[in-house]
Amino acid sequence: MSHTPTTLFDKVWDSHVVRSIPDGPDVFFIDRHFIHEVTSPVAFLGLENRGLKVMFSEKTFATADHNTPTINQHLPVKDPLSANQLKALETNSAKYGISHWGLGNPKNGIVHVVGPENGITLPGMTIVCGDSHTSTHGAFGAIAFGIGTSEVEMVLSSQCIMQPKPKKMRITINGKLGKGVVPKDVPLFILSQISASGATGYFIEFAGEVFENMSMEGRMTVCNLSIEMGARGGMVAPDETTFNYLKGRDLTPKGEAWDKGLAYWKTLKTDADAKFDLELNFTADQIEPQITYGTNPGLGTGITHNIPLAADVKDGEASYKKSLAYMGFAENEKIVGKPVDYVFLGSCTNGRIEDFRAFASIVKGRKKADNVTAWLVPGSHIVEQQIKEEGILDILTEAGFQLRQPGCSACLAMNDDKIPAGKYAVSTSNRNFEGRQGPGARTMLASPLVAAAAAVTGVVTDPRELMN
Ligand SMILES: CC(C)[C@H](C(=O)O)[C@@H](O)C(=O)O
Ligand code: SF4
Repeated sequence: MSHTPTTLFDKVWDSHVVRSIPDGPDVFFIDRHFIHEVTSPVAFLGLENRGLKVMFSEKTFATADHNTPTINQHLPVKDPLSANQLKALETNSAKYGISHWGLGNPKNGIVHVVGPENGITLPGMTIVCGDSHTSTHGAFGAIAFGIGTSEVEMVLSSQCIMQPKPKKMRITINGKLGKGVVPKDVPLFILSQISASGATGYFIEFAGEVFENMSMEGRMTVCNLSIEMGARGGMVAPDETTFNYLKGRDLTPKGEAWDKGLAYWKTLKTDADAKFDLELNFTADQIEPQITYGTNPGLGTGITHNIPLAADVKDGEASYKKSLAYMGFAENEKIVGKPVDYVFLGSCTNGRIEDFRAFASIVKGRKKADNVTAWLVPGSHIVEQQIKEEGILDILTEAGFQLRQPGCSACLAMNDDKIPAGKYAVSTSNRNFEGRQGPGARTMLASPLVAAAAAVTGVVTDPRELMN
């Protein structure tokens, strides 16, 4: 029998279909379910109202991240709404026997940071969470995507959801990234080329030398931002880099189970000649350090460029003008040299150890600019620990920076870390929407290197100028 070439995505998807409904969605089995305090309380309430149980409590993992403060985490949470949400997560987890990493737990941190770093996320799995950036876990060759609260309830009670199969897109980038160009610049570049809706309806596979040569942290940054392209998610085929990252982590399989897993994971790649609904190709030398100037992640450009004219962007003229007005920017202005008030290093996009290493590589031997307030927020306690052990904290302290405690922090205005109205933030997070970092706050998304360059100069600066 001849074998039809299939994609990585099809292999993982097809092996999880419990039942196909003709002309309808697939009933789809979920291997791992993450929950946090924002989108789970109502789902648990739904279970309660219907008298349902949690089907496989060992497949769901809870962590507190969005509403958590990033200083004085040992004190009671002041904001009553946040305190309630956090309490509900704790109570519901205890009631249904779900693993819960709450505030103060050494494994606590942002859901998309702690899942992979503890070995919960594995290749070939289906992974969901009531959170759009669940796409991050695709870095391991998993199908991972965000779901709504009613689906959270469905997964809790049946370990399945109903999903129509998305179309498949492959984005291939060959070549070698240039000086000062880091993983974050790659998805920001793709976004600037295809716009924030360019991958709507698709699931993306990222392929080619740039992704093959990337660390797991880098691949997570890329897959994290796939959702900002409009995609359902993004994935990278697992390889030696993936296996080396996973080996020996707390919850990864051990002994014979590891060998068995590994043998399976090695089959998870797209066959030669497999067909995608859409293929896009770029080369690494097209990508320079990126920065956004507008109010969606597709409105970005190489840092040495000027802000484009309305005629040169895919967004309609009216929405583009509104976006620039919110930012206090004008067409054709230079971006380099724009004043910066806040710098945020953190989030599930760039709150991992490599991001802190990159930031420290620029600030080492320099001083924080006086006009800049910097919030440096590790994605988890494990990252925080690494920052200390590797001597990065000393470099940061020497340069006048402080380290905060893990959480989503200024990525979104759901906790105390809000950027004041009208202020400019260079942020390593993933969304620059109006009000995202606080009412009236103005966000420029960029890499940890660009954030560091802004933090020490007080203005938007090309990090390559500060590198040897
Ligand atoms: C609060 C949560 C539902 C939300 C998401 O879905 O992504 C948040 O994490 C975000 O980044 O906007
Ligand atoms: S860090 Fe930001 S993007 Fe990530 S889960 Fe938290 S709020 Fe969402």
